[in-house]
Amino acid sequence: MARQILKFIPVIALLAIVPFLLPGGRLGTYYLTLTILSVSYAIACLGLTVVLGYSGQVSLAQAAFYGLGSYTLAILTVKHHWPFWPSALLGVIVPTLFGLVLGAISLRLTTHYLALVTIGFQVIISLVLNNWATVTGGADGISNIPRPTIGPLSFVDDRSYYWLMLVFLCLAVYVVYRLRHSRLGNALLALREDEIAASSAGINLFWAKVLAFSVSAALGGLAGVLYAAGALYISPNIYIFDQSVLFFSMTLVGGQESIIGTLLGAGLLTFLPEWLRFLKDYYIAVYGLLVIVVVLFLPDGLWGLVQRGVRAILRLVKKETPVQPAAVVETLMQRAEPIHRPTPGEQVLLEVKDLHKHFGGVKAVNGVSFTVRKGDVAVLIGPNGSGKTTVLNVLSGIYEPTAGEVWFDGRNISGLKPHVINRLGIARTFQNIRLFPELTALENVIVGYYPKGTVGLAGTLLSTPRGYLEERIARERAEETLRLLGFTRIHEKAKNLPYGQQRIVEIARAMVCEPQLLLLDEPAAGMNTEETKELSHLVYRLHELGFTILLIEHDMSFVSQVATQAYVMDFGSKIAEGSVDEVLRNPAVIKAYLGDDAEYDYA
Ligand SMILES: Nc1ncnc2c1ncn2[C@@H]1O[C@H](COP(=O)(O)OP(=O)(O)OP(=O)(O)O)[C@@H](O)[C@H]1O
Repeated sequence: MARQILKFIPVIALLAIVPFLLPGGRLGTYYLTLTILSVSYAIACLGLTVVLGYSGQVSLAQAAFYGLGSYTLAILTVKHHWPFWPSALLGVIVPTLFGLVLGAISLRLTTHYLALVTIGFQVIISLVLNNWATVTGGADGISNIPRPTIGPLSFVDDRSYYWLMLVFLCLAVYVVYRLRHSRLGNALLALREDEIAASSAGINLFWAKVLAFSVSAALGGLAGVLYAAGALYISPNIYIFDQSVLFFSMTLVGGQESIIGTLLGAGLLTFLPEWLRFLKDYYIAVYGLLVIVVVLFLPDGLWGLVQRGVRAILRLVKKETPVQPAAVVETLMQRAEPIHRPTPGEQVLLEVKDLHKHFGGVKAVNGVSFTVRKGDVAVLIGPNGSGKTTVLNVLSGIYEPTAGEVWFDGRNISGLKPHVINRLGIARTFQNIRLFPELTALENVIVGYYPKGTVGLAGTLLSTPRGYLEERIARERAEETLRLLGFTRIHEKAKNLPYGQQRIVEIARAMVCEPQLLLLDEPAAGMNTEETKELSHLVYRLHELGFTILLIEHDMSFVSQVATQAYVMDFGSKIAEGSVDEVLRNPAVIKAYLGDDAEYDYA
């Protein structure tokens, strides 16, 4: 970690010597004022890195948090004569509280709906700042905002105030960096990539969104506090929607997911208008065009472009040979030792009682009951549309049952949220693989270990030894699990993996927490014969390792190799149960699959 942080030192060192590089006289003073402005912008944009870059939530209200920070400081220090530091602290707390509320609201909203709500919030704050004149000073704003001192240290002149701001910039960088490299950061990325998969992996979406919005708002508030004391005067026309769009653009242009990119974007878009002034009336158009070009053609921003360029040059210099396929490791499936599959006991782990799930008039599941015993590999089979996936979605909490109950390990889990069900010991994979595509295979599996962690935001930011220990254990467990499955491309992004390998990563993500029950939805779908054979060996070995499994599968040779118990569904109802051999010879099942008078050949 310390080594990772070292990479920010050149940037900070460069920023620290800026006052010495500026010309003297009024021009120098002007540029120093702009630099102070750009540092406050950078801190506000780091907040957007968290909410937009990490958690993928669109927020167009950063200027509102910026304003809440500025006005809290200004009102308390100027109108109520509070000392600077307690006022500044409240200047961070007040926007954080608003961020908590906005995060809570965002649970039910995504994309443009969420963007609209944040715009609404921004507009309300602008109106309040303008119209609540008795408190905010209205359009006249508030002047004579003090700058701080700490004992004998005074930060009243521009230069020393700039250095003080740099200290806070370092703090903001640390907070965002630490968050990104913690289990909470992984949870935010998972949320960004796929909310359903994230909650099924044990992540509480509500808290993840609240966390993202409140950290973002806190940084916005801090930036506003620093801006107000830097500018000495504030008025409502600074904290308008346009400013939120500017923060948004800065973050996107630099690289929304990168700290250095965000700093770059904030700096560049603060100074660019100045550098383009020679274009006179056209400068705004050119400025806007540049922003549009970067946003359209550089999805990972300017910093992403720089990184790609550096990597290309390094490859040329080193004359790197193409990456060799990873060494073949012994896989679970290839081990030669004899297999002893456990015989299922009598203990019922899962009991589904008269389950119904209706979508309007569609009775997708219509009174299904079955049990899975500890040590079973139970399989749900049935023709397309017979309701199998719906059953799994109810079991894992994605759907609430219309009627009926689901009991797991002696507890009624009907209607519980996916992350709660995951934490109780049920993990799953999806019919259409739902990995987090922009995360590496290893990171995907680390997300699966999230429920085992205990360290929250405070522990993460304070860098407690427990936090580091948990992060190390999660990584080791994820590596071990992937190794166990014979998977070697652990640092490859999930989206770049072949289909069969993605399936293995998804299974690893589900099993890393050692759930009591593993739900696999058509694990062999889309796999070729060889991959399907390997997969059936894998399920076989998972069973040997003690996992209880409930799977849906169409491939009957697969099913007959692995299953200890089978349930057959048709038109939302259970039509048969027993061993695979028994159910496949059942006339009702044959009829369901092939119609009357047909004989089903499952070999
Ligand atoms: N969210 C939904 N809204 C409306 N109808 C749904 C929904 N999900 C499933 N259904 C309907 O419920 C029925 C059962 O679907 P389900 O996906 O559970 O079947 P399945 O047995 O898993 O099929 P397959 O083997 O093709 O995956 C289908 O008619 C389907 O169209």
